[in-house]
Amino acid sequence: MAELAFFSGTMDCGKSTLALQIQHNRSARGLLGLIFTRNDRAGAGRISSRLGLVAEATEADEKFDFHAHLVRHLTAGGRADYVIADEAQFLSPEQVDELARVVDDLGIDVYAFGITTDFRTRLFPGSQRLIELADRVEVLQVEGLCWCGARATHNARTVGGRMVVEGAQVVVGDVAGGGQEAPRGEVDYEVLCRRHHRRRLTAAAAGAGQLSPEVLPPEGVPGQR
Ligand SMILES: Nc1ncnc2c1ncn2[C@@H]1O[C@H](COP(=O)(O)OP(=O)(O)O)[C@@H](O)[C@H]1O
Ligand SMILES: Cc1cn([C@H]2C[C@H](O)[C@@H](COP(=O)(O)O)O2)c(=O)[nH]c1=O
Repeated sequence: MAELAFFSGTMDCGKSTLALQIQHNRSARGLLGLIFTRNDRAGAGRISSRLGLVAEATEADEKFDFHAHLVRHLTAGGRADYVIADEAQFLSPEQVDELARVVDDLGIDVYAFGITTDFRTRLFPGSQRLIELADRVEVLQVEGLCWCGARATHNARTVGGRMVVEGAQVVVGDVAGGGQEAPRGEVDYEVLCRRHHRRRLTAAAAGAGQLSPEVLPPEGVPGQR
């Protein structure tokens, strides 16, 4: 039976890499997938992994109707064995409903990939709907790490190097190099453990350029960090 699977995690935990691996393994076995994305850092109509892999994809903007697109594709004699939707956090709840219809009405597997929460720790509407509807929600196994060594569970946004908790929900960007000074006004992201996200303590703010043995173990000394 076809399924709607949501692969989620923080930024930089390997979601796009996994999406491209799934695509590679399936196409190597003669299966044909349709790949969609929205607002990838590499530009419109692209799905890119920090490991260097890039593939073409259909840009699913806010007006895009997944179900209608698939119906048109199949009616025109096209084939679709599965669907990949990267950056799925940016989809509207209605578009996630359309993906569920692709699974249920057309019998096509849908694999969606996206971050769960934004820089304020709030669910993205698309991710919320995916969590509500998915047959399977998988948290990626390659754990990103906070500068303290604990598992990174949250995404922080920095502007000019300082962590912010107000602003537009969507600002396309990348994770910055560990602790380097950012140009004024530049938006970057950093993954943190919840404790340091709550305290707005990024690597730069903590003076921890990179993970060092002194900050391990992840639990640290209670009350100290
Ligand atoms: N130079 C590198 N060598 C090995 N692994 C890397 C390198 N750069 C990035 N990665 C891996 O790629 C992951 C990010 O993959 P990516 O698919 O771009 O993440 P996401 O889509 O979740 O933001 C990192 O967590 C890391 O494991
Ligand atoms: C936390 C957060 C992230 N974004 C943007 C930044 C990136 O363009 C993507 C996530 O991409 P990745 O492949 O998972 O690294 O989302 C945003 O717009 N708003 C946020 O709060």
